[in-house]
Amino acid sequence: MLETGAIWGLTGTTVTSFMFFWAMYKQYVPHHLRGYVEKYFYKMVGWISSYVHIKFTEYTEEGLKRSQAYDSIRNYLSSKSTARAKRLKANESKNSKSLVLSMDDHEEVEDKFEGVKVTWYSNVKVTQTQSNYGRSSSNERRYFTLTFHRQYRGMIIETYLDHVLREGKAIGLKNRERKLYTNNTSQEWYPWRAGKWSNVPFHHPATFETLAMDPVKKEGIKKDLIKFSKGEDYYRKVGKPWKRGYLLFGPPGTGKSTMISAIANFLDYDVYDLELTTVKDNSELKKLLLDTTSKSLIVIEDIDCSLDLTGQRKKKKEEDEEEDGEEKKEVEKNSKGDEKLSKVTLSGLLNSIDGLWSACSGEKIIVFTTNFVDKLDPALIRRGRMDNHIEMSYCKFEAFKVLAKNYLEIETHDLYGEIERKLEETDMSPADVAETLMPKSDEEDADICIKRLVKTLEEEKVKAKKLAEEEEKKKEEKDARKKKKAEEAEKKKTEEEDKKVKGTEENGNVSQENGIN
Ligand SMILES: Nc1ncnc2c1ncn2[C@@H]1O[C@H](COP(=O)(O)OP(=O)(O)OP(=O)(O)O)[C@@H](O)[C@H]1O
Ligand SMILES: [Mg+2]
Repeated sequence: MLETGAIWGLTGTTVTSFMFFWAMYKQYVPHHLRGYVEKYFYKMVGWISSYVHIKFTEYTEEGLKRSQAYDSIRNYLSSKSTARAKRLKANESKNSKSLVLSMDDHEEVEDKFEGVKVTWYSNVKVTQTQSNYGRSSSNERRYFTLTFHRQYRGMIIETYLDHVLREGKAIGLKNRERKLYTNNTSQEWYPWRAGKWSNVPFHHPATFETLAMDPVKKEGIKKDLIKFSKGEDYYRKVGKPWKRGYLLFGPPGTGKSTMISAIANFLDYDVYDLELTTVKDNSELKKLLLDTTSKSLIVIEDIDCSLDLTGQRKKKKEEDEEEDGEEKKEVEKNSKGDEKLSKVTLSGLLNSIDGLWSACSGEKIIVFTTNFVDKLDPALIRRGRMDNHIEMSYCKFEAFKVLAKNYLEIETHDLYGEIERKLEETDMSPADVAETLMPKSDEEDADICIKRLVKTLEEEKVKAKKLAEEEEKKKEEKDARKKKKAEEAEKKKTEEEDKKVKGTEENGNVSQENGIN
């Protein structure tokens, strides 16, 4: 079938003649000869027309893979055609969060770029295929044709197409349904199996508005993220890969995982949750990281637990705890357990991050979380790898106000003053505060929940005091044990020295006596 775009640019009189020939062509030229006729027709149009046509097919040359350029063009044209085209097509795409509107088949839409007019046509080619059982089936192949005057050839090919593909990709990213990826074990990597990552739609409701933390710190993080996401040109200018590392540390239940979801929602990113313990070795880790897409958060939670990344620090710790036989045994037991699961090493992880930083383009944020920041090797968290260190702390008054607003929809209460004082005296995680504030039945109102929090804070204070006393007692006992051990060692040393002195004296006396005799 002749494409509509091919005849664009012919004058009015030729169109009338063309209609006549077209009717004749359809009536008299047999199907099997049309291929030849069309071939020479296109050649002829090429000689007389001053227009250039470029074809973009839906599937790549190999025929199996969807063309990314086609999808980007479709996205780009959807933004133009919803306003201008008369016939649209609504597609429900697996990867898109809403309906995608695009130009219907055989529609055309005009676009203007730097004062130059171009026209896009959407075409479909139907081919009949005969199956082995004699049944015929039709196969539809879609493509876009871009038509423009040949005097703009250079500008269109060099600048306009780049603009269309970039814009279309950005629209696609904005409309896509975001995913939460988890890594598969290497046995599942083969093409006919699951691939390196499995995914589910990402719908976590956490946002920066619902995140309870110091508002000044929160604003700082938001500004940092905005600056990063808009910084493509800046990063290119300073010669740095467009990546950023975040280290989130703090006690359990202070909102580290919640913060990750809030960041992903804020920036509209996918999340790659990397479970290091299922990664067999360093090379597998590198492959996994390189197989992540742009606009994504790569998360390694509880990095201190995932691997034995403490390196030399462990040796030092062992020296310190030499007298604490039980603890040492425990450390050894844990590290042996990890070795069995994964052979990823600290240097392997560092190399993978640096490889990721340098090898692939596009904006990416890598996030580590840990409960014990001083357990981590400084090389892992140095600036340049982990650029932003964020401490998630116990719930203070400002954070409490956010939780009270979220959970109870109140902004003030008579007991706020008392709660502020108590939160300063007690370490309670936002997770615990949130759980205490949450109404447990329809009868429970804000007043009941706030009073429950005051009571819980009092109980926590008593508990913390008792715990501190016990710790103090344990420390005193440990110090006394250490002191006793040191005294015994000193005593033993003195005794040995005395013995030595005595021995030399006796030897001296004997030799003196021998000398006299
Ligand atoms: N800062 C916070 N703001 C709002 N909600 C929070 C905050 N911290 C904790 N929560 C609530 O507590 C729950 C547990 O928090 P989260 O999983 O984020 O803690 P975490 O710091 O990742 O803990 P862990 O170290 O144990 O992984 C969350 O589902 C959330 O409802
Ligand atoms: Mg967590």
